[in-house]
Amino acid sequence: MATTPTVEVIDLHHSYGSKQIYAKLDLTIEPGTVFGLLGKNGVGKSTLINILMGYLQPTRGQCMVFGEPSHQLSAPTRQRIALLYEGFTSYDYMTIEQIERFFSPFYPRWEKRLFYELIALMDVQQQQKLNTLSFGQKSQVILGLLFAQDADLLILDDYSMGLDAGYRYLLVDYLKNYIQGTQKTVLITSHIMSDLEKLVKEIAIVDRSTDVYRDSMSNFCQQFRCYEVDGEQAKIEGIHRREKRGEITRLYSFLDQQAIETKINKKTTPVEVSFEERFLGFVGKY
Ligand SMILES: Nc1ncnc2c1ncn2[C@@H]1O[C@H](COP(=O)(O)OP(=O)(O)OP(=O)(O)O)[C@@H](O)[C@H]1O
Repeated sequence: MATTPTVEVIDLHHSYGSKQIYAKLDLTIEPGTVFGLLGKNGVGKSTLINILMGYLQPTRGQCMVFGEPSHQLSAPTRQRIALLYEGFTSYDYMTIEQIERFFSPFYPRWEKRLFYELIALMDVQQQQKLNTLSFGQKSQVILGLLFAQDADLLILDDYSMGLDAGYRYLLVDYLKNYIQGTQKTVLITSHIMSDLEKLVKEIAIVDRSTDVYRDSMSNFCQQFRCYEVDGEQAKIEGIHRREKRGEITRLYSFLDQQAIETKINKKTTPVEVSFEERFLGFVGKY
């Protein structure tokens, strides 16, 4: 029997006035997937999350979450979704213990243990008020509240904002463990590409056009390649982006080496690049 996708977006269009963000977007996120929604600032990642949560009605098209239209989610379905907002910082006046007690009655599957597991990884006291915690520690408490919900869909919108490398690593490891062997789905946005590379299986890259690139992380990394050539290189179909670096030019393309050399009639040198460079090669730096 076919399983219901966790998220299904069909022919989605969205505009703010004359500014079009999405056109004809189709997207499916299957249960158990860690899905990275990637794109530079202001391309529309939060817009899509707001549509999925039912906070925003799309201009056209359908968005289904656990098989229900996102703008009419039933209460039991809503309880299956845990959302981390960009920069969530309410309830600062409560202590760590108080905020756990405050949140727990709202969630039928609340797992106090998961909250305190994450707290135990930090050097803080349970009687400390949130407004006495460092920024990273407070973010960790908020993530603890999210994990304790034991939701089936976790939406983490820029979870890494303000976290130092140590806390980010801790979180990535914790998240991997948390979902291992479950059918939990994670939809994540972040500007820290190295974190995403370790976590994410499927990606959608939103750029300033209304086209959205979708594939597995491994296909993108294998198929979207970087080559260097001497001197300048004119714009040619099949070269996604050119980047002049002194005497050489970096070319980013989905073509393999032989195809690109035939096209430009020059020798190239393949270059191993990080996921971040590849991503920037796709969306551009500015
Ligand atoms: N209510 C609104 N009215 C008009 N324009 C809006 C509205 N909300 C968002 N926008 C614009 O739509 C675009 C997409 O915004 P969105 O917040 O979805 O981007 P984002 O990809 O999440 O960005 P970031 O990475 O900076 O969080 C931006 O240019 C933003 O200014």
